[in-house]
Amino acid sequence: MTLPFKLNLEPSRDKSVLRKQLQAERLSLLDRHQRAAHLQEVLMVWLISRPEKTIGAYWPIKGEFDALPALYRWAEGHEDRRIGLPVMNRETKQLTFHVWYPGCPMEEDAYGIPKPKDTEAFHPELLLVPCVGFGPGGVRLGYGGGFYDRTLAALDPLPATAGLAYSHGYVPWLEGEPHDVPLDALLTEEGVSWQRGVL
Ligand SMILES: Nc1nc2c(c(=O)[nH]1)N(C=O)[C@@H](CNc1ccc(C(=O)N[C@@H](CCC(=O)O)C(=O)O)cc1)CN2
Ligand SMILES: Nc1ncnc2c1ncn2[C@@H]1O[C@H](COP(=O)(O)OP(=O)(O)OP(=O)(O)O)[C@@H](O)[C@H]1O
Repeated sequence: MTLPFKLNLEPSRDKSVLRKQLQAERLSLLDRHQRAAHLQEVLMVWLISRPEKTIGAYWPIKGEFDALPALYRWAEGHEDRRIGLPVMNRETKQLTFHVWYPGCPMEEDAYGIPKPKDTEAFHPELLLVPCVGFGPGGVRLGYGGGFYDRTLAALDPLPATAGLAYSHGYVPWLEGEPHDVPLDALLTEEGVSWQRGVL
């Protein structure tokens, strides 16, 4: 795909600098809306292959892909399908997932991210995880809070996980740290970039 504009920065080896670079690059993608439309399609098709009935998603911030329109369509007409959004626990630094539906009453969390107001919590069977960057084999770079890793370390049973990112976020040399829980799949606007067990 030809980019109308590219920052063309050499990805920094310093993770906190790399996070800032990738976030700035994502916000500067002039074709982000077109990429989002492609990723909606990729996600909808991928979900057809999935057996899970409950999905933990996220309210998009900082130029993240918005998965909610695709999820709303996934849930439409299926009484047993549930969508949840994360609610942060400030003490445990873990996320719990609370039912969301279009028009659901929302309130802001400590980071100013909207979260469902007073809806039921549940354990999602599938987690859609926003990525600032990603590497081979399901390695994920987030905002550095460690919320998803702590949540995944505590969730039992462990949900299946799919990272969502635009393809610019691929950093070939990115390696996981010992606490990093690798993702099971990674979807971008170009398709299923990687999936565990599929060569
Ligand atoms: N859309 C969305 N919702 C989400 C997450 C996410 O990655 N995306 N989270 C995934 O964990 C949790 C929120 N985690 C967050 C962690 C850090 C920052 C943040 O703005 N950090 C500052 C730096 C703060 C610091 O260094 O102290 C920044 O990036 O500028 C925001 C959300 C739950 N909800
Ligand atoms: N299971 C865990 N238990 C305790 N601390 C953890 C755990 N997982 C991660 N952390 C802490 O969180 C910090 C940030 O982790 P990391 O750099 O992987 O964040 P991230 O995955 O990029 O961020 P996020 O998940 O919030 O988007 C780590 O330095 C680590 O100390």
